[in-house]
Amino acid sequence: MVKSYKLYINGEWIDTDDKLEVLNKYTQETYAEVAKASEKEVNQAVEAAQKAFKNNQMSPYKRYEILKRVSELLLENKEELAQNMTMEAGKPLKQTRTEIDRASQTVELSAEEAKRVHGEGVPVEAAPGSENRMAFTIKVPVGVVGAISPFNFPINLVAHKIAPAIAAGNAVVLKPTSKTPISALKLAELFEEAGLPKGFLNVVVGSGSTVGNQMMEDSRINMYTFTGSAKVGLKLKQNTGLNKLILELGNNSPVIVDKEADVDAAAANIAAKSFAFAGQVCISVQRIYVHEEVKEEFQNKLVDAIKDLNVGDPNDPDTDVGPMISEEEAKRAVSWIEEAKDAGAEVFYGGEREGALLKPTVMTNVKNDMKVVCEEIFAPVVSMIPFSNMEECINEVNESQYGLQGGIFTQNLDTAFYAAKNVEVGGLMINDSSQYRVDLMPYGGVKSSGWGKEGPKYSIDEMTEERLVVMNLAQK
Ligand SMILES: NC(=O)c1ccc[n+]([C@@H]2O[C@H](COP(=O)([O-])OP(=O)(O)OC[C@H]3O[C@@H](n4cnc5c(N)ncnc54)[C@H](O)[C@@H]3O)[C@@H](O)[C@H]2O)c1
Ligand SMILES: O=C[C@H](O)CS(=O)(=O)O
Repeated sequence: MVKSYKLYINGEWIDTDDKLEVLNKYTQETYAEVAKASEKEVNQAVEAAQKAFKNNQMSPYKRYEILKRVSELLLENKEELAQNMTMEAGKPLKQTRTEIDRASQTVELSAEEAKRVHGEGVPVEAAPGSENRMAFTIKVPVGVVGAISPFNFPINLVAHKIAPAIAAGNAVVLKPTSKTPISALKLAELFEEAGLPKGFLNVVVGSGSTVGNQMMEDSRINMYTFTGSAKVGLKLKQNTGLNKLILELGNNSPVIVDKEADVDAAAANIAAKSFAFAGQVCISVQRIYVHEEVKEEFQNKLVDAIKDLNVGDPNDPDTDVGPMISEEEAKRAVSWIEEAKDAGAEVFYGGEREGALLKPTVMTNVKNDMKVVCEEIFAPVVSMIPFSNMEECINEVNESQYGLQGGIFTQNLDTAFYAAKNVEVGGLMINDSSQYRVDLMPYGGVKSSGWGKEGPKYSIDEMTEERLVVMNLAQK
């Protein structure tokens, strides 16, 4: 039976005539429909957020209590939420269960941080002529936060926007992606159940070109937080004027396997971290730089490890690699592979596609200007690039327009530190691949991977303004 979902505006569930069909990404059958927001509903959502923020400021402890309860509710509803996400995203059940655990952590961390939003003392009295003054800063919420989220982590990346915004005292208008909107609506249900006052969270579903554009143009939104592709991120940057903006964008993550690496560990790790959710993770390994001296050993061990991955039905709890978000996207990835092959690259392993399911694929003989290397493939495809000199290798790594996270496998401390200083990324993992994230850490990229950090503590910094208070005291 096709389930129906409504928009969440000002604490009410709102239906509209226009519906969005949500497909089960594995069977390609419609399994749900969602009310689509028109200009009217987006307007109501922003108005509700603005009113909630102005008229009903919640104490930090109240925010803590609500968020703590949401983190518990996520775990209480884990199985249902995970199964829904597996249907709407095609993400393997093993990974959607983990995502719910992580979302619960994200919200719990935000709850804790709600009690620690504070400024600092500023020693203005140390300036000549200011001896009679004292100063400190306070952190004030920005107001209305406009949040726009992608398809690949339908709950946790939404939690990374809503929970810190609420923790900081803001109100939110969220536009989840049309590909996976139900997880976001289910999360809104949990906020309602936990007692969030009306208007503090509003969820409007619709396309980027309608709802997204309208949000970008609404001057009542004080700050935007966007996660998605660099292409759309750039649009936001160009259209949101002088408003605050956090951009969490794409990557073509590099991992270096040095001649002094533990090759077994590197191969096992990289096999696991390149193909999770069919490579549709913004920090999935895409470019593997392997030292010539260990290249053959690594390549063979990598392929052995890939053969152990279970590919297929995402509902099977043993599946590691399921379908991509759509057949169209899988075809697009294959066209990039074919284009690289035409220019001399080889498929060392994989390459076969069946519908939206693309087998884990390893490319060799690639060149830096091939799309499989220089653009974000966002598919279960990695490219192997040999090197013999670490400095040259890192220069090549840095040729990328992106810089979210990277990794290096080496037992040599000097090499590890050299990489830490020189690889142009927001986060470098040593003896791990690029795909490492726990939700408390600062997370965000450089270059075309965006700006601003997520992770509750860091998002709260971004979602508050620092206000200076100076007291002019009587001379004694
Ligand atoms: N850095 C990170 O933290 C991070 C995390 C997850 C995903 N990503 C990136 O996201 C991308 C994949 O996700 P996607 O395909 O959902 O991204 P996308 O950019 O296509 O869509 C993201 C969101 O933007 C909306 N949107 C589209 N056009 C818009 C417009 N004109 N105005 C306003 N909003 C608009 C979409 O509806 C969706 O909600 C990849 O590039 C991936 O690397 C980055
Ligand atoms: O897709 C990018 C996400 O940020 C992945 S994760 O949250 O880092 O696992």
